[in-house]
Amino acid sequence: MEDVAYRRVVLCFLVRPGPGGHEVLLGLKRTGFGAGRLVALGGKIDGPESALDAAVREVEEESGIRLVPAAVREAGRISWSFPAHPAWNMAATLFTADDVGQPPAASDEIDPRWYAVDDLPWPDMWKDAPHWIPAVLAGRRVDAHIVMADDDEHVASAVHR
Ligand SMILES: Nc1[nH]c(=O)nc2c1ncn2[C@H]1C[C@H](O)[C@@H](COP(=O)(O)OP(=O)(O)OP(=O)(O)O)O1
Repeated sequence: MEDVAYRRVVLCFLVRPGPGGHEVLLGLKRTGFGAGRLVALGGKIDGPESALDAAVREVEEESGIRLVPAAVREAGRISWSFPAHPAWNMAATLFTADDVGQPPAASDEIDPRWYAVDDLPWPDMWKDAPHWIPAVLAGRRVDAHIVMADDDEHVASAVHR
């Protein structure tokens, strides 16, 4: 990684069994960074809180779903470098959790819905998503670094460490 600061964020993938296979809770981001894209629930780690606490907090803020920290599993890490906008660089701790049966509620920031894992709407997501989300959803640990192209949209390189 380059010698620039990476903002610490978390992403949490809730999963549940569905009639046609597993489903994952993703949200259409309405505001802020990545608005218009379908993303996993998550956001910035606040000051001294742990990544796990941030994941539990962000899931509740963005969907109303209350998770018990002990039921949230760490799933690895991913970082994104935006060479054209280094201030956007982020390093995410990844988590997965089983659904707790509480219906997701939309907020001003994000509209969360369940999607079939085997039929994800990739064009609606970040272009790097196919490089790492399938592994997370297959239960494998991810440790990846993505360098975005200068358009901040396409993937220049994806390295699995
Ligand atoms: N290339 C990329 N691919 C991806 O799948 N997710 C990315 C990504 N680059 C950033 N993200 C995610 C990580 C992070 O959870 C999110 C942006 O962080 P935030 O949700 O905190 O942003 P906001 O600007 O909405 O923050 P607030 O308005 O302070 O809530 O975007």
